[in-house]
This record gives sequence, C-alpha cells and structure tokens, in this order.
Amino acid sequence: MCTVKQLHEDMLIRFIAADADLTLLWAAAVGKRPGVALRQKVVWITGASSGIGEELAYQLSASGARLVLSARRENELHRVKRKCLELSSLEDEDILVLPLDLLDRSSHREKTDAVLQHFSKIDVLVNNSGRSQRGLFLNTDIDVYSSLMELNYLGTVSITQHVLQHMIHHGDGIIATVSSIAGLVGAPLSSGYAASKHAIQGFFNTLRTELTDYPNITISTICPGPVVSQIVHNAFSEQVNKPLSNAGDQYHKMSTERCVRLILAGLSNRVKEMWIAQQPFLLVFYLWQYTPTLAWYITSLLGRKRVQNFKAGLDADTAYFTKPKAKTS
Ligand SMILES: NC(=O)c1ccc[n+]([C@@H]2O[C@H](COP(=O)([O-])OP(=O)(O)OC[C@H]3O[C@@H](n4cnc5c(N)ncnc54)[C@H](O)[C@@H]3O)[C@@H](O)[C@H]2O)c1
Repeated sequence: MCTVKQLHEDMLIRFIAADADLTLLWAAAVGKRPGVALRQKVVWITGASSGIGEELAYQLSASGARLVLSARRENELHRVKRKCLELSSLEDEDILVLPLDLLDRSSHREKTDAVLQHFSKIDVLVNNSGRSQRGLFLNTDIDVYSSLMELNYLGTVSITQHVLQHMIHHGDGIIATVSSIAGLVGAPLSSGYAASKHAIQGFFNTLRTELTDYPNITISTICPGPVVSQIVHNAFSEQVNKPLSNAGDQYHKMSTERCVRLILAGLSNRVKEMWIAQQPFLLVFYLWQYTPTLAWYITSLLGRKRVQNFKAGLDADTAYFTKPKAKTS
C-alpha cells in the first residue's frame, strides 16, 4: 500500500525529472503519435539548416511528413534533405529545398506561392529561424536591437501573414513558432533577444484570439530552455557584424533530439504553448507564471552572477553550473 509520504516523494521525483510542462508531457505520453497525426502533412520548416530546425526535418521525415526546408544556405539544405531521404521512405519530390532569407520580406509571397505550386497546400508552418544575443545593453549598438526585431519578430510575422491567408482559405492548419524561455522570462545579456521573443509571444497570443472563427487553425508557441544547437555560436554580440568571442560549452543543455521529440508530440496534439526545458529551467517557467516575486528574486541572483561572469570573459551559460574557470586564450 502506497503511503501519502511515498506519493509525495514520487510526485517530487517526477517533477525533478520532468522536462516539459504537464500538458505537453501528457500529450507525449498518451496523445496522438506523430507517425499518425503528421503523416503525409506538408510541413514548412524555416531555419532547417542547423540545430532544432535540422532535427525537426529528420524526425518529421521519419514520421512520414512531406517537407519544405528553408534557410539561407542552399547547400546545407540539400545535405539535410539527403539525410531525410535516408531516414525515411519519402521520395525526392516529397522534400522541397526552398532557400529563404527571412529578412527579405519582399520575397515571402513568392516563396509561399512556390510551396503551394509544389504541394498545393501547407498544413504546418514551423517558424524556427532565429538568432540570439550575448551582450550588455549599455555596450550594445542599437542596430543589434533592430536586427533582432527584424529577424525574430518581423520576418516571422511576415511569412506567417502569407501562409495564414492560405490556411484560412483551406480552413485548417498549424502555425507553430519557436519562441524561447526568453519569450516569457527576462534573460540577462539577451535584452534584445528577450524583447523580440516577448514580441512574438504577444503577437501570437493575440492572433490566436482573432482566429476563433477558425477552430481548425492552431497557433502554437514553443518555448525551449537551453538546447544543443548553433544558437550561441551564431548569436549577435555588441555589434551587428562582430562574431561572439566565447560560444561556450553545451554539455548542460537538453539534447536537440529530445527537444524535437517533445515538439512533435505538441504539434501532433495541437498544444498551444509548450514549455520545454530540463531542470532548473523548467522550474523557472513555473515560478514566473505562479510566483513572480520569488521569480524576480531568483532571476536577480542568477542574473548578477551571469553578468559578472560575462564581464570577466567567462562562458555566461556554463558558469551557472560549474566553478568558473578563467578563459585560457
Ligand atoms: N538552442 C537553444 O538553446 C534555443 C532555446 C530557445 C529558443 N531557441 C530558438 O530556436 C530556434 C532555432 O535555433 P537553434 O537553437 O536551432 O539555432 P541555430 O543557430 O542552430 O539555427 C538557427 C537557424 O535559423 C536560420 N537563420 C538565421 N538567420 C536567418 C535568416 N535571415 N533567414 C533564414 N534563416 C535564418 C539559420 O540558418 C539556422 O538554420 C530559434 O528561433 C531560437 O531562438 C533556441
């Protein structure tokens, strides 16, 4: 017989081991499977050349979804396509490589038309392209803030507008956008990135309320914590064209494979907001949602340490978890 104490301990262990919000974990455990819900669907992934977008392409193709792969580097997209074909029973024409610069908003109508010409429909758009930021506000050019808004916010909104028109006509579809924990929570050294992701959250939360006459169109925001990818390597520094000097270690981050498995569970079950993070980051989501005062206190402590580490030239991310070592080079 299970005692109340054992039950509490069991719940605590499950919460510590959890890496997504309860709705998403529920969907992953007992919901529709991607191989059923997404099979033969046409899924357009932006930012498919690396990180989360690349892994989305692999897992979606293995689930039988037909794909549009977009990013700026065509050769990288062809590499991803070749691997998708190896992993699946898809044919060459089931995967369209469509180079796209999200910043070139004047091309978005033409790109959407190209997808429709090839597949006649778009079932799912995954707005995944994005760049992050490392830098203190007072040392950062305003151009960096403008670039972050242009890419993460306006580029995403623009492509969404074109695809949504088609989905309204069709009466069905999913627009899923990879936001971030920084879309809900303040993230020191990433004020412009957090602002762009907060903008995304506000935009899509409002758009969802404008689409209540279209119950089969789902607006989904995906909020990951740290995940293995090229995101820090590609992040903006204090100046638009200056690469980041210390991209850091990724050992403490969630695997790309696990993050994408959860995203697919969310898409298959049309989950509207997904929180995906290992502890202690998952706890941060809950604290910000339910106990903001405590969240402010903890974020200030962590933020202070993060800023101090960054100023000392240390890796801002891993310094949370390790005794910081001075940079060797
Ligand atoms: N990795 C993380 O820790 C993490 C956490 C939270 C949210 N995210 C979000 O996940 C998404 C994917 O990032 P990632 O972690 O895989 O990083 P990544 O750098 O590996 O991939 C980013 C992708 O976006 C593409 N991209 C960049 N600029 C573009 C442009 N102008 N036009 C078209 N495509 C462009 C890149 O080519 C690449 O394919 C981003 O929106 C990011 O903000 C990542």
